[in-house]
Amino acid sequence: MTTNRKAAIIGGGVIGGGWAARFLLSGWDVAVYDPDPEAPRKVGEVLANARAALPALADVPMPAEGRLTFADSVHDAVEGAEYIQESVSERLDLKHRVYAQIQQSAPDALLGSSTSGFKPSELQQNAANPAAIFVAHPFNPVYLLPLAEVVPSPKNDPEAIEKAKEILREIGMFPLHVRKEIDAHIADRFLEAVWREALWLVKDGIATTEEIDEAIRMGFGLRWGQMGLFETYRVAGGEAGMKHFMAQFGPCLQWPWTKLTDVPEFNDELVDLIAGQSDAQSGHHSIRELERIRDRNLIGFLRVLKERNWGAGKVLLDHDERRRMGNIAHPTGSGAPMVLSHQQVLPGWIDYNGHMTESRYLFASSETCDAFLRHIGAGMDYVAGGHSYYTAESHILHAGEAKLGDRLTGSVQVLGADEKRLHLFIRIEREGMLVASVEQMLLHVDMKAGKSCPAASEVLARLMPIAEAHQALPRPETAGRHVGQRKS
Ligand SMILES: NC(=O)C1=CN([C@@H]2O[C@H](COP(=O)(O)OP(=O)(O)OC[C@H]3O[C@@H](n4cnc5c(N)ncnc54)[C@H](O)[C@@H]3O)[C@@H](O)[C@H]2O)C=CC1
Ligand SMILES: C[N+](C)(C)CC(=O)CC(=O)[O-]
Repeated sequence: MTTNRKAAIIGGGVIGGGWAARFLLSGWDVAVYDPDPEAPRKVGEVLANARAALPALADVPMPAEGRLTFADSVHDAVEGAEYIQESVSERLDLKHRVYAQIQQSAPDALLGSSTSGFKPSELQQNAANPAAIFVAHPFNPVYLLPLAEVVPSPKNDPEAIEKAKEILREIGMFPLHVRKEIDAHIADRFLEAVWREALWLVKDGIATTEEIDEAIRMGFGLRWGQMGLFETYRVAGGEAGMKHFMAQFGPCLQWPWTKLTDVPEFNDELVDLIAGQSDAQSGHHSIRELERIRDRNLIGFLRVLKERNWGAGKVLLDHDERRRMGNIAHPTGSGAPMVLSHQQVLPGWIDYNGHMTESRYLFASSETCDAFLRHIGAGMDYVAGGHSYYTAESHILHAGEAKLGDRLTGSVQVLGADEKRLHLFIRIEREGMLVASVEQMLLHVDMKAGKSCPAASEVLARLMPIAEAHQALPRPETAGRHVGQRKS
């Protein structure tokens, strides 16, 4: 039996719940410590949302979910934990007390803090082992948004910080290394400025909370999610780019467009004004409903970005690739069809008939075929050199239904191969039962010339022994079958 890796989450509120969900759905065991008796319910609700959301971003199987426990003490939570994430309320004295408890039991474990604004050197004050404590600032919902700002102080060991970043990547996050510690890191400096201006606009009666949200979500908010600020403004500079943009809009920095660092007085009147408008705007939805709406919208955005290998979508693709590599044992070409892919039927793969939609059978087969091509040395580096295999013909035979959550394996049997042609029989199976087979003829192509040509000798040197070994395998009964009605 293999044991999962363990993460401890100290503080199980909005953010701790999100961390717990991300680690659990990445296959880690998680122990949560939070003295609030409501914490298990709250974490359970965040986890339910995460289970409905995170798998929809994946195109490779999710690992089996880890085990969630609620510990009775900090000591029990952190015992044996490889990674600890503190997510208690944003109070420095509280965080210091919690670190003292954690480091009594686990002085050397990596200890990330979710703090929105404290600098790591502030968090490290009077700690038993300051070098273990760093900032890992996430964004809500932690289980969907990849960013974690990782902020060390000079007291941290760079190697330990690299290890923490690697763990964050393993759970699908994008660790942004903040090189100089600063109050509120990078993103919250920025968000705080926007927040301050928005409070002014409401307080001064210029705009309601709803009007401000429309101004964001109908316009620049959509741009930010895919290009950020500087790339967006570079494009807005027209053909002359950023220099022209700055020449045109630089002077307005001197104009009274912004109240800059002036903060409206934070009093009950302001809180009631903002909260009242926010209730009027969104009070007809519960918070959990709003979370689910937010999550579905984020999944849509993220999937589009993933299709384009852009921004946060690239993080998702890289994460899939890492998992795909981890899933594949090194197959040999001898004796049996080669198992080359493991996939899981994900929510977006289900059609109106309640089972896996037909295009996904071809997708599952094509992932298997790509794995075979990588295996024989015709992967992306080979393609970059101007040669590739193109599919000339495919025949899918549906033999069973695949349902949501099913784990599928894809295997390849080489039916024939020569210098230019590759004839494959791909089986997609669930627990050893055939769900579909796909027979394909591929042609080796010189991509520039747009013509078939012999494959490189090193590719043939890997392919031909497999093809020869597979000649000894029984030919699949349905190989060569065509689509046609049976004569009665
Ligand atoms: N809510 C947000 O949008 C974000 C918050 N953060 C940061 O995450 C941290 C947590 O914030 P939230 O989850 O929003 O707050 P929260 O109020 O939802 O959760 C804080 C939790 O800490 C628990 N707690 C209090 N004392 C504790 C102790 N001694 N030991 C263990 N648990 C204890 C509370 O019972 C509560 O469940 C803060 O540092 C905050 O700045 C970071 C990113 C976004
Ligand atoms: C409002 N906030 C400062 C707690 C926000 C964050 O820290 C990050 C986020 O998720 O917006």
